[in-house]
Amino acid sequence: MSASADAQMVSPYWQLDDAGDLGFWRMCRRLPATSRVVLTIVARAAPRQAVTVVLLQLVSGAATAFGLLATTGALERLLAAGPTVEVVAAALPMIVLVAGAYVLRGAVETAIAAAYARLTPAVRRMAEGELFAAGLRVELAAYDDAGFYDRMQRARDRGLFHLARAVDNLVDLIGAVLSFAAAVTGLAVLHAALLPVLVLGVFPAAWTVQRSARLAYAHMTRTVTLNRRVQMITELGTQREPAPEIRACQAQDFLLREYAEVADPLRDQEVRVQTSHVRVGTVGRALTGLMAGITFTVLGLLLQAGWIPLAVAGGAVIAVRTANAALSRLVHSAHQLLEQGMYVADYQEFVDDAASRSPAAATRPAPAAPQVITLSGVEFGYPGGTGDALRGIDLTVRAGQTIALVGENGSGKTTLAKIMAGLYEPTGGQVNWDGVDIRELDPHSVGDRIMMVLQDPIRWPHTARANVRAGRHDRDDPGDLALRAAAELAGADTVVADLPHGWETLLSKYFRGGRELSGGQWQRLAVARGVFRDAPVLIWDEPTAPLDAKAEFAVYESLRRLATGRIVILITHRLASVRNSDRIYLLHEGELVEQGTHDELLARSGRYAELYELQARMYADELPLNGGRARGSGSGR
Ligand SMILES: Nc1ncnc2c1ncn2[C@@H]1O[C@H](COP(=O)(O)OP(=O)(O)OP(=O)(O)O)[C@@H](O)[C@H]1O
Repeated sequence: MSASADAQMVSPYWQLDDAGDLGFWRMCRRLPATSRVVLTIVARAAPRQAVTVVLLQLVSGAATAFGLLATTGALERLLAAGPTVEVVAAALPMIVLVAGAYVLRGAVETAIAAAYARLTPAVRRMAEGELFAAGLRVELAAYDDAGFYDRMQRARDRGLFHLARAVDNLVDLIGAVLSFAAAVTGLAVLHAALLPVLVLGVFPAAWTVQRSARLAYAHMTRTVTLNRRVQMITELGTQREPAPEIRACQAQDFLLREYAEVADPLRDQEVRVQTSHVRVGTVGRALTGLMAGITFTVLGLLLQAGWIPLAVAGGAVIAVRTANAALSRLVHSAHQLLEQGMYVADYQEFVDDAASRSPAAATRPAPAAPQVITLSGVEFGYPGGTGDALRGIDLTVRAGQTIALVGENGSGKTTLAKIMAGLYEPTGGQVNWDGVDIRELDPHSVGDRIMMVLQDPIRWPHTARANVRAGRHDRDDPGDLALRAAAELAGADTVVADLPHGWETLLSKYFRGGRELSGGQWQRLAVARGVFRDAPVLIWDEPTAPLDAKAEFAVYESLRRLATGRIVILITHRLASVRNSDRIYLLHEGELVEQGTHDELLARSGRYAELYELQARMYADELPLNGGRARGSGSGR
């Protein structure tokens, strides 16, 4: 295996926290805690079905023990001396009981399967819904915490899948324990001296299953990272979004090489573990044969010594076989459960973490239309970030005003806008809405007052209508009047007019008949979505970057009309678009370094003036692309 593949095996986030070898005693110690976690989830998702399954398994265990004793009774009578007809007649009631026990067990197994058929889907549905809701309800800052994000990915990618399998194994484990207990009880009732015979008989099966399960577990912990990496690479190579860039960069061979680097060691590991399984199986079968010989010898000696009658020896053989099968199931499902338990723990850990990250519940509603937003001494640092994204921000904006946030990439504009919208809580200072600290306001009502169009809006894989209505999905809009007005303001009406099914056209190529839009067309829908939301605080973060000049002009015209009576916060790099703003704030490395009207800032000849003049020169044909030549200069032609 190459050194880099080795490094991948121990590095990234999806590595299991609790990997390692799983010996018999370690397994026994950890099993109760793991079972409890799974049982708690099952009990919440489908309590009735869970109780039914356990009760039915108890009945099945009792039927097994009863069948064993009845079989021994029937053998006793059948082996008694006397005329055949009389012997059979004497044994008949016991034979009927044996048949009854088997029929009962069969019926109970069917009932278990029926109850079980509802159990796993119910657990999966509940767990998936819970995970989804937990992810949606946490505050935005949680998504900037790598630990939280990793936990969420692990819970989603592996936790849910393994939870369903853990339920399977838990049910199987309980069934196996009861079946084993039934065989042991039956044997003890027949003759206590037979219990050591049972130990002899089940030892090889127990050893084989335990060894195999250990191998499988060690393999799983060793390859979990590689598997995850293979999955990521194959996703990259088979999805739509990366396809153009992979081809444009001719990165196919690079991806294939990356794939081989992880897939080859994975294959080698699998070959190694399968070979080990074959070895263990061979030893196990040899041991089984040996122990079967010893068991029969011991039974023969007990018979010879007159300690047990022949019928009891026959019953003992059946009991040993039953116990054998039960023990194999038990060890196998216990191991599987422990393996899956770790993934289930990932799931549970995420759900608990998410619950502690929900926004604090404040009951005071935000003002219906805030008249003034004030920031004083606002500081903010991203979790795990290297420094403060914002420092000492003081700013005031009133209803009816448009302010512009400008500055270089990474200067803090988007962060500041999100803080004003209550999406992030400042780490220092205060944000007030109409004089009230935003932390005292109900976060849901704060969100309700905001309409935000972001730089990189969601492309909802839904209809055009849903893409716009998602701005306020529960808005009553008879006759689609608001929908059409929003589309018109955003220039999205012409986009929709060209779609084959108009507003009902599905906008996702992942589905049959779906359509794709250009970047600018998607953006127009996003602007329409923002307008449809219709809220008193507008935050527009580079809404026009992918738009053509005509569409951009139209959107700014619309924005001007929308601004009346609202608070408007505009973020853009195109300084020509902010000239008419009531106030312009220039951010630099997280601080407000200049503010004023366009004319005031130009007169100051500071950073703003410098940036503005640079852009103006580009439009005046002094573009770096043509070597900075002014119009008409120096071509010599
Ligand atoms: N989610 C995040 N986690 C950590 N740091 C972040 C995160 N988002 C932004 N930052 C950092 O915070 C700083 C401000 O980022 P922000 O997105 O607010 O800048 P911006 O002025 O809007 O930039 P741009 O003009 O490129 O959109 C940057 O240094 C950036 O690297």
